[in-house]
Amino acid sequence: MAKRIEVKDLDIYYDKFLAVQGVSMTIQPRSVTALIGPSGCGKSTFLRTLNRMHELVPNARVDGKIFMDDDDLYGAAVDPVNVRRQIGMVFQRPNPFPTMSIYDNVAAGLKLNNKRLRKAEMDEVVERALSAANLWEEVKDRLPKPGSGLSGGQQQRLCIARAIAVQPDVLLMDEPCSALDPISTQAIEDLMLELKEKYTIVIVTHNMQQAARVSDMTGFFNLRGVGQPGELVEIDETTKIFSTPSKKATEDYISGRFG
Ligand SMILES: Nc1ncnc2c1ncn2[C@@H]1O[C@H](COP(=O)(O)OP(=O)(O)OP(=O)(O)O)[C@@H](O)[C@H]1O
Repeated sequence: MAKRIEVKDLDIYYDKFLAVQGVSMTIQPRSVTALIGPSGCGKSTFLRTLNRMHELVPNARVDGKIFMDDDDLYGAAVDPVNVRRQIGMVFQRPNPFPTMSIYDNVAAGLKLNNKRLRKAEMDEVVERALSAANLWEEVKDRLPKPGSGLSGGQQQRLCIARAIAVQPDVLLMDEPCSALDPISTQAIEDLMLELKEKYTIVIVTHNMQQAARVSDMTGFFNLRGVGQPGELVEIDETTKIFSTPSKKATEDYISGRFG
């Protein structure tokens, strides 16, 4: 659990379009790394390369290397489906399976991974995942009800429970709070701080206060220029990025001068 990710010289393409160029970074285990930057600079695209979801877009590909601990995630023998099991993802809009019950939503990941568990074992996994997602108390009396009947914030915690039920090593979150009200946002932020005890967490956020509140490290992405690819300008401790960043572009962005 909680593995380190090492990205080396990563170029990311959509067909012939070079969307992001030359990213190298180390993402530490048991920490939250926030990725910030203006719209279109490639934060989400980069995030999706970390669990090989990027290549689900036809003709999308990467050049470069990504290691999880010592495993080359893009190695020839690696099954991308297995990578996606080890590196879970939570999206901007909560996306529980709408007709499935709350219970089955959490169990779904395990079933998709062909884990055959006895009912009592499955009950235990579901309870553990919902508890870890701070949702158990709110839903324990209505587990057979549809997941779509929950509030937006509860649905997002349900999606987090679904992601962690399979015990991933890394959790990717792409703007997980942007569709949520402030109270639900706070619940998710509190949850991130708890989950980082066990997981490596990478979050894309437009909200700089959120990055400052929840993350240990912050990476600032920017477009190299109009019509140019996105790039990682710098990554450092969050306190440093928001007080004394090394690069002027970062300072301009965090002080609201652009973006
Ligand atoms: N499926 C796709 N096919 C082709 N180009 C894409 C695709 N998805 C994104 N892009 C392009 O890749 C670049 C980076 O987009 P991406 O969504 O990763 O940026 P972002 O920083 O996450 O933006 P935002 O903050 O607005 O979500 C953009 O030029 C975008 O148009």
